[in-house]
Amino acid sequence: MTAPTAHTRATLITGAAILGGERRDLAIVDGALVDPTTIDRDSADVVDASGLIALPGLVDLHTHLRQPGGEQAETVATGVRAAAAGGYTCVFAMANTNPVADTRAVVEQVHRLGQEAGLATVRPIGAVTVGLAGERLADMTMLARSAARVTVFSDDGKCVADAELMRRALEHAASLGAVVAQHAQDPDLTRGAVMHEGPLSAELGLAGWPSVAESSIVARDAMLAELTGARLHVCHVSTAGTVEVVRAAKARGIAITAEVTPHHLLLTEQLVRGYDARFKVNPPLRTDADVQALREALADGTIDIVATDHAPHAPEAKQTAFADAAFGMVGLETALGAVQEAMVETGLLDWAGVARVMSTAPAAIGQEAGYDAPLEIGSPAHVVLVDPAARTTIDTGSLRGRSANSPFLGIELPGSVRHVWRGGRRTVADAVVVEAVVEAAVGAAVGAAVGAAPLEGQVRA
Ligand SMILES: NC(=O)N[C@@H](CC(=O)O)C(=O)O
Ligand SMILES: [Zn+2]
Ligand SMILES: [Zn+2]
Repeated sequence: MTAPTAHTRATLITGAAILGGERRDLAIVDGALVDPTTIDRDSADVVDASGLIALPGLVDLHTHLRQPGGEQAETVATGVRAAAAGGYTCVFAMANTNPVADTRAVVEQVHRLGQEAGLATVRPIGAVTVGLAGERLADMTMLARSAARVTVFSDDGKCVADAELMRRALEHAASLGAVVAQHAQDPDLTRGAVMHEGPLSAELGLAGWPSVAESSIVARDAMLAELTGARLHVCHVSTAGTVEVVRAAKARGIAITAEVTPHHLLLTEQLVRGYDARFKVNPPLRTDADVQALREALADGTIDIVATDHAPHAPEAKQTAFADAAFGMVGLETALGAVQEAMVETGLLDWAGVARVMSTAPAAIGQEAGYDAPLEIGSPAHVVLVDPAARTTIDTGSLRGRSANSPFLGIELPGSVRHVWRGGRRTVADAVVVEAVVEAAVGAAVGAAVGAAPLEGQVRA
């Protein structure tokens, strides 16, 4: 036992609907959730959460933070600010940086920058192949054993197209207890492709990206996962055909998990009609039928998680002809609202389901500890309070990262992230990101469960 004087002041959250269900109080002491009846209510910091829903801190398995090398679009510090604003307490940073995250130096740098920024845990993803070049395997063992503790490997942005290399990557990952996250895109079927292939791409005169270029790679990889006994994760599933493949693979007992992005749950290729490059993303926006299949697959568990694929781009990369623009959309700040609209308001998922697909399950896939018992006493205090009745028209002011390439600008989304605690430390207060959250204090609170002196965060104007 630590001395009582070492404890931080308790926080008492009153009246929140826990995971959208029963209303009960939550109490935070020394970074952990404790029994609210055991704290001194008079000295506690009280947050009235009536009308709000309490969710666990969100975990994003697929974020592009752009550092090193793409700092004009995003840095680790600006990316975690966007993450906190969206209710995320942990993000996995994709490896397609410059230089690529295929060395100990890069993964440890990204991890350390995350600790310094303090607003969310940053878990670097390691490259599968050196330089994402698809030719030879990166030193996955070294990345896994680095201080950054890599548990997810991905060449995202590029497909590991070579089947032999993918087989070796899966074997290697299995020996490390890690998972390979595949960007499933057959390069031979998608040369020059910029939008979904179908009647609309013909009408618009844009090169099409056929659905089969995704589902065929997922089918191959599922069989390789079966052969190797490895865990395979499928990035950004976008088609009804891929859903069928994943469903069949799961029925065979193959260790496959899959993610869907908020934009693929809500938007269709029809948005490309205006040739606005904000709607250019990889994989592309698809059809109504695909959106419906993705929603049903997320509801029935065929698709395990929602991941943002937050892909910030500087204005120059998007202010160009559609065919020449960069692929990608930002998504951290709008993910929860998009999921509320696509899944909760349609009756497909309740809030406990949202907590599962946006926190518990992604943490499990990425082996991030502390998320397996959401909002339960004894767990680290990763807490999000959401106002489900709010409606917000998204504008650049809603976006807290460095880039504004959001498909939702000018669009109203439901819900609002009001407050966030990560390991008991406030990262968002009244919908405003609290800057200067110091990692050392959070680390002490989460890791050792002993009190650190509370540092007053500054509220960003
Ligand atoms: N999704 C995208 O359209 N772009 C991503 C790469 C990727 O996720 O494949 C990016 O890094 O910009
Ligand atoms: Zn990708
Ligand atoms: Zn991506």
